[in-house]
Amino acid sequence: MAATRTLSHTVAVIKINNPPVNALSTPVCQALIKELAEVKKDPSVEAIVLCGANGKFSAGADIREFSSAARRTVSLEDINAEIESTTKPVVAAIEGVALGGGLELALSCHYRVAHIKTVMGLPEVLIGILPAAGGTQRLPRLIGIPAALDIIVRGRHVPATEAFQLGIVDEVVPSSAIAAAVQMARKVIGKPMDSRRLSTNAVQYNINVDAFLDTALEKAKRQFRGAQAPLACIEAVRASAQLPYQRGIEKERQLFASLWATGQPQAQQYAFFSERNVGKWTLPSGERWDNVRPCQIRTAAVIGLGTMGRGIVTSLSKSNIPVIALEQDTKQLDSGKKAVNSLLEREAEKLKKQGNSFAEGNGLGSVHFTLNFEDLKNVDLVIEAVYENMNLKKDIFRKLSSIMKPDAFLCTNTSGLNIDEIASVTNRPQLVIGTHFFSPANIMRLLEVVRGRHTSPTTIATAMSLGKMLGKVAVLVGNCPLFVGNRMLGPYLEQANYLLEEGYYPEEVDQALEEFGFAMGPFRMMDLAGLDVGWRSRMEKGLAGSGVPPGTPARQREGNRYCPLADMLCELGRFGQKSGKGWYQYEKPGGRHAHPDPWVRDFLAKYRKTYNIKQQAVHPEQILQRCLYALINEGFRVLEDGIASGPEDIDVIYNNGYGWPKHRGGPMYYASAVGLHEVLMVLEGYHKANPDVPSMKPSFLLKKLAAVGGPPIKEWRTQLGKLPNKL
Ligand SMILES: CC/C=C\C/C=C/C(=O)SCCNC(=O)CCNC(=O)[C@H](O)C(C)(C)COP(=O)(O)OP(=O)(O)OC[C@H]1O[C@@H](n2cnc3c(N)ncnc32)[C@H](O)[C@@H]1OP(=O)(O)O
Repeated sequence: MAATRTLSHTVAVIKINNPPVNALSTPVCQALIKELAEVKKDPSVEAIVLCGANGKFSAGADIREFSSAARRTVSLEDINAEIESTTKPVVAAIEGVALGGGLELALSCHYRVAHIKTVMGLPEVLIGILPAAGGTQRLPRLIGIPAALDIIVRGRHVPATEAFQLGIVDEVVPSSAIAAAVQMARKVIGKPMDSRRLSTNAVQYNINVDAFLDTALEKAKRQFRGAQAPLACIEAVRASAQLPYQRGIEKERQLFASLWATGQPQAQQYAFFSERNVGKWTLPSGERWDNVRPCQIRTAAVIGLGTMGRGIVTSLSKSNIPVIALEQDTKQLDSGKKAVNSLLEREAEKLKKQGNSFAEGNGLGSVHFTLNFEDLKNVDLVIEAVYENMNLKKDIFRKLSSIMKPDAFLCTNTSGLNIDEIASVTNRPQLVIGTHFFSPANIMRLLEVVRGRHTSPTTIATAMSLGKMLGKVAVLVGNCPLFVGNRMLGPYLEQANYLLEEGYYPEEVDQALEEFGFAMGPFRMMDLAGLDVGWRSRMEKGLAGSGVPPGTPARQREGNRYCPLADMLCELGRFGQKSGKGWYQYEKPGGRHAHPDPWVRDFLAKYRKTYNIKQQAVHPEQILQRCLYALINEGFRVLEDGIASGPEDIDVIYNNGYGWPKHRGGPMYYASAVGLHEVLMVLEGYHKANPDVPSMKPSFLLKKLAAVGGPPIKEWRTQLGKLPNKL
């Protein structure tokens, strides 16, 4: 039953029942219409309570229905209008979540009671649409333009206590919201209801609405880089102030239709479901997310309190897991401790704002700082986060292996070293796994979970479940140099460097990719990460520095094209932000504002002259094609090698760890949207002209899929048949 009805005295309780999140699917909407019609005419009913089964009000419209062939026959706003115009008072009893259409439904009720642990919001913008069931018109009428705009444009979850302060709900209760709503319903029977019908109220404001919204629009254009939904949300809110309610609703519908035509909602909804699907990992042996139990992690330890370690400690503590943080000397321990404490203070502030009380067990896990490995012996799981050096990591894992209790999990935060080699020095390779966090680790959502050859299914289940506990999107990948994300970054950065050789400047390449929607272009990103990191690794591989065989041409390695520009900057001490100079110049070492550097222009001009490189006229479109198709081609190779279990996994990694614009779905989705044939043609053309750039040689899988007409991404798995699987 999509909705059920019971009677409490003269109050009818209508309960939405559509597990797991009570999405407002077509059958639910039909059931609601039927129940409403019946209670309206039932003389024994004086008031109505609307609630959701299993402690959840509703997570909104059924997102799957947006792109399904079966078109919706029932409009959510029509149901809302029906509820609002009812002469019997309707009280929403909000528990768990009231999101999107769920909150819009509640806003059409005359009163709202929420359980204290509820979160509510209008997150439609995050899936590329706008709250088009009256949300953009009712919420500003209830709480004013600035507060409504903030909630609608950011799509943020509003905790019940804040919702009460804002006036979204009338009462917050610590026990059953349904019981409290029934009580409230009985109290309001017979009271005047006009002012409770939000659509009949005018939006109240004492600001210059147009100027306020124009500023918001300009800010959103900069902040959301090409995403259309936030802009549509602002225009819909503008309509709430300028137009009568019904015309506002028409505007909402028009904006929804134009957004749909951009293709962005489809990309963002693909990203939404992909994020959920990556949690459903499967191993070739048949073990899966739903048949292997994770072990409970009650305590954890982190080794190394550099940038990554600090973020990981904070992330664990934020999830209420007690942590032991270890450093090698007092100086590093003290500076790590200071940094962690300041991050934790900020987290505690945030928790306080959300109204979470520490006494209720919602606080931060304790952090104990130590120099002594012995202190780690009883923890359930340790994450090593020292710098990228195989010998150092092996020393640590040897030590851990001898000290820690036999069933403790040993995780490494390496960003690309061989998990098997690290595991080989331990007495428990089955409990060793890669947990690759992204910086800043307390904020970035991605966690690459890297399976080694001997890693057991229980270890995988535990690392994946830890990711979820930390509020991250954990993606299981196979063990290969650099894993998935960083491996794909290689050819992308290589092309960015070649573009500089050929005539572009760092700021031009960055601008093209930032306008595409990336949070940061490749050169700003390299400056932020530190150019010395890659330089050290290239020196270790004999590609830079004294290890390069004598007589090797400067722009060639092992017979292939090589760009030495980044090495040359490092030789001059230009390491990026940390040294105040890199591809850009900064206000001071550690400064954050990148300014184009005339020195770099001069340096590039001399370099091109030295190597007699003719400056080519390249268009921004070509910057995109060269960098993005290189990245995508490597993505296909990752699939070919069985390092990721599907294109969705790659897209989730890029959306959540590398600043890929979600409104473009992810690199593999983008390839399928552009057309695989088009990607293939560009790669083939480039590779023919540049056979010394092997990364641009079209991958076998790309060719195979293009040959069958470039099917939509959801059909790739079937088309590709059985691929190797290194998970
Ligand atoms: C024409 C009218 C136009 C506009 C009006 C209204 C529009 C909308 O309402 S759009 C939907 C707005 N709502 C959301 O965006 C909420 C999306 N959901 C979530 O944020 C989360 O799922 C949650 C906070 C509600 C729960 O989180 P969690 O407990 O972590 O569970 P999961 O995310 O794993 O979700 C469980 C399960 O439910 C599926 N699901 C969640 N929300 C929806 C939904 N709105 N429609 C359809 N399905 C939904 C999710 O995919 C998971 O499914 P599987 O277990 O099969 O993977």
